[in-house]
Amino acid sequence: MLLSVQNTRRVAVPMLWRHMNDGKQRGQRQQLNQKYPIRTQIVQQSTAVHVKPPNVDNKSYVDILDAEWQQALPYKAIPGLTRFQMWRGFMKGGDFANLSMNDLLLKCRERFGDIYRMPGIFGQPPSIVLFNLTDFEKVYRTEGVWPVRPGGEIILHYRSSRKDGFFNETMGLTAHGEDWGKFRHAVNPILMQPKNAKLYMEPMQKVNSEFIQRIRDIRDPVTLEVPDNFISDINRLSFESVAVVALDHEFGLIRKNPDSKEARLLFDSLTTFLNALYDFGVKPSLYKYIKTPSYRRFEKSMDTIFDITNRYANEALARLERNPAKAGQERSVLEKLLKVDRKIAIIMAMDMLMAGVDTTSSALTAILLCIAKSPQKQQKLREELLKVLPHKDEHFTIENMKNLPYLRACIKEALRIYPLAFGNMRETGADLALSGYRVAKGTRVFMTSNMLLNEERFFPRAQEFIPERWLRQQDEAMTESEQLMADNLNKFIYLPFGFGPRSCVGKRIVDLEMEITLSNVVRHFQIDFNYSTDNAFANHFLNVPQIPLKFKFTDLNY
Ligand code: HEM
Repeated sequence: MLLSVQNTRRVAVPMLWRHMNDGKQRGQRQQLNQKYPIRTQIVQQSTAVHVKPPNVDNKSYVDILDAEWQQALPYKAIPGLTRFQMWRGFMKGGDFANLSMNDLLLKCRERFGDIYRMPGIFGQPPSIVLFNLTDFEKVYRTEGVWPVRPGGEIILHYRSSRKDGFFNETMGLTAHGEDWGKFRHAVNPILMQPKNAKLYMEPMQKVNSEFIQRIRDIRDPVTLEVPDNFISDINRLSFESVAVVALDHEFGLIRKNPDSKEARLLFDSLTTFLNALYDFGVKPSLYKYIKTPSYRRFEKSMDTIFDITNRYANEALARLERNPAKAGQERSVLEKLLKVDRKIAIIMAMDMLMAGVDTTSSALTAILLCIAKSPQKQQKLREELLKVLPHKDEHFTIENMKNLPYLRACIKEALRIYPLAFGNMRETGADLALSGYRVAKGTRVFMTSNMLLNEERFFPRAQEFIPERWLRQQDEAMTESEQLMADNLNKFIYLPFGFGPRSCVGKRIVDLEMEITLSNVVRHFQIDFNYSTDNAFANHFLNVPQIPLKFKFTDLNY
């Protein structure tokens, strides 16, 4: 992806000029430049710019960043909360005490604007919150070959304090620096290669057929609606779909064994783990110094996730060792990982379950809600699917799934309407001028890209589910009033799976899972949702469904 010359000039530079033309600030800047002479740091770090840099007036990207740095205002001039305001705000009765993470970020945006500081307290590092697209772009482009995504410190804390030293050799994909780099290098060829997707095709379709049957089992025979707690079935589908890849095993949680106590325990533990990411990653917490009751709850949930996944991973590995793939037979993902290293295989299975189950459930819920509330789009999708697969029970193959643009557009649009989180985080990989302020290398930044996805200036008719906005034809022959995407929209606004070498390692798996599930449900049923979708998702670190998901599934006869 390349930064367009137009974008650099139109957005970043005017902001800088605005500051430069202010006399007082110009004086401040001159003083600053005397104190900190021209920085060579960015130039020395030019290898950190891992995507092809733009060339504006023959200046390299590094030169541009360096020039911006020299003009920028000091870090301390960034508006934001004081330590006391932050601490007080989260205390009982404080301004932020009962706010979700997104509401906290928005409330501070109203107060301080599109860039602000959040101080670090109780051993947490300070952070900068960004709402500006050109800033996201700079952060990503300079993140380096081992990008640091903060927020997982609590997992690292747990893993490094385990008494059995299980994670001594590697912390898996929660790690940073070289440890992360080596781990990711080992698993990428197995998890990220498109051709390996065919390995999951069959088991995922099997799991999915069970899900279709489960819908028929549990829906009310008269109203054809599924029960309030349908999310638990979606969770089971997500778990099974990730588990067939991560653990090479079908647990039968969808139909054969839906009330498994162990599954319940695992799902509850995953929920506790997710909530902890906000409670310990953003809110002030003393967990680094004392084991608070909420930290103990988190620790217990991590122990549970560890014990269950470790046991199943070991069982799966023993099975594979007893029955290895025969010559010419394609090895499973787990078997391939096992060939690399036994511990990598086990830790990767844990990381996949921790990162892959709730995310997939929220995404599937988002997709079903959007499609159920848009009968015409649903019918259009069905027609596309029926052209490729005229019979309901015909199986998908990599080949026949290639040409389904409307299916992919529906999924993209659903993740725009209901993104999974506020955006993404990084530690800056270089000294950067962000929104005209100096932000030094190694600063923790929140990039709120997903919170901009519902803004009309970027996506006209933003509240409407319009998959067509992602189809290429829409650009052609469209008048301005018909446009569904802002002109020259910066690519860094829509990154549901993150960016660069640190982007989601489960993307191939979840793409396939979402495509198979949506296609299957739409091929078998007319889907309706006869209730309000207001506040459909509760926001912690991740957005999770919070309304009863009483979808109505009517069988289609063709
Ligand atoms: C719709 C579902 C999902 C979404 C939207 C999603 C999104 C993301 C995002 C935004 C990141 C951070 C990327 C970055 O920092 O640039 C991430 C990381 C990650 N995801 Fe996913 N994810 C999904 C499903 C999955 C699944 C099914 C798995 C496992 C099979 C998975 C495994 C991971 C792992 C292990 C990481 C950490 C990667 C690293 O730090 O190297 N995700 N995901």
